[in-house]
Amino acid sequence: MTPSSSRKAAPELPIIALAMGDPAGISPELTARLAADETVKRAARLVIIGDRRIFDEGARTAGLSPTLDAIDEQSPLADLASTPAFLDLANLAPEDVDPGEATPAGGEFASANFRHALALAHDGRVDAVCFTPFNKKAMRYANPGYDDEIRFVADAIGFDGKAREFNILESVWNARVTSHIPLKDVAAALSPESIIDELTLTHRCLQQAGHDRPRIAVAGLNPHAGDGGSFGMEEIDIIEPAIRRAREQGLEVEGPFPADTVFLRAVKEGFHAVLTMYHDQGQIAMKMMGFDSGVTMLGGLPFPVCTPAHGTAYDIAGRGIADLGASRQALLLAARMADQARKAGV
Ligand SMILES: NC(=O)C1=CN([C@@H]2O[C@H](COP(=O)(O)OP(=O)(O)OC[C@H]3O[C@@H](n4cnc5c(N)ncnc54)[C@H](O)[C@@H]3O)[C@@H](O)[C@H]2O)C=CC1
Ligand SMILES: NCC(=O)COP(=O)(O)O
Repeated sequence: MTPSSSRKAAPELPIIALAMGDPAGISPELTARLAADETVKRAARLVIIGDRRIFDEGARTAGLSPTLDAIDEQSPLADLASTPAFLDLANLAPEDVDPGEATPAGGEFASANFRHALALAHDGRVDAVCFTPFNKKAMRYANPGYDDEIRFVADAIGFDGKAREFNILESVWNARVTSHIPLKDVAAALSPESIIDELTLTHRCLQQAGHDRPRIAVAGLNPHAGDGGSFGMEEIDIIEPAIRRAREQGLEVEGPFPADTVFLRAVKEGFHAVLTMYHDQGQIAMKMMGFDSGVTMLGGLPFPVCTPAHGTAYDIAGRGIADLGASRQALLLAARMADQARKAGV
């Protein structure tokens, strides 16, 4: 099947594969809302990947009936119109969804859609990938040993470089040295090298997003950034040496600053990103500042991969009240990054 010939092709817009996420929460509703969103249509051409019946359930929940062009594996994606295209994998029946429950079937559905989207990007048929939220428990049922999306992507496309989650607001980015590990393991995972690696990757990703001279603020680990060694030595032994070495390499980096005020300083002083030492050190601040617009971007991969920073929201599944803001921002960021990559000839 080819896209409807009555609709105009939009070759200047990036093509984004949108993988449907966990079916038991708000992902079907968000996917339908994205397909109907005029701002998204002006920024990107969507290839939605999932099950059409689950999508239709999401559209019903949202009270929408977005127009879609049905496509198949052979459809030439370069010819897509601005009307979203739907690639139906027919991989989950609505009666097999348990709303509000993490299940193996839900994890398999989300994994298959994501794997498909990644393959399209890996083959150069789409410019970027987005997904509506996954549930990590369901993903783990379907993929034993699953850590997070970074590991999943690396395995799916055979990527062995350095990649990491970034949490992104219009005002500031958050990068982290450690991510999905137990809090008790954080201090042991910090080293000058691991911090310099993250600073280098953050600098590169900020440049790819259009910030020519990125400035990065670094958080300490301990209360008051250790207060001169009174509450821990990681700042003196590990973080400060890393910052010194990063500066010698030409990066604009400052800190370590106390984690409880580093975001206030970053926004006030125009830093482009804050590097935190662990997940919640940054996520609490970011979600307080902009829960309805926060994006998680998997940076360092060969193509942009973005998703809202919020999760599957099982508690409001099927109620039609899911806020689209963060998912819309995820799409718009992926489109901007794909545009930048095109301009840079990547
Ligand atoms: N993009 C993704 O794939 C993400 C997935 N997750 C996963 O989601 C699952 C659930 O995570 P939680 O920590 O419970 O956080 P959550 O973000 O799903 O829910 C936290 C609270 O925010 C509300 N909420 C979230 N998104 C909303 C929206 N768009 N509109 C209105 N209210 C919204 C929920 O109803 C809930 O009260 C976990 O398995 C987690 O790993 C978490 C973050 C990102
Ligand atoms: N699925 C993406 C995801 O869970 C990212 O969440 P976070 O670990 O950045 O909070």
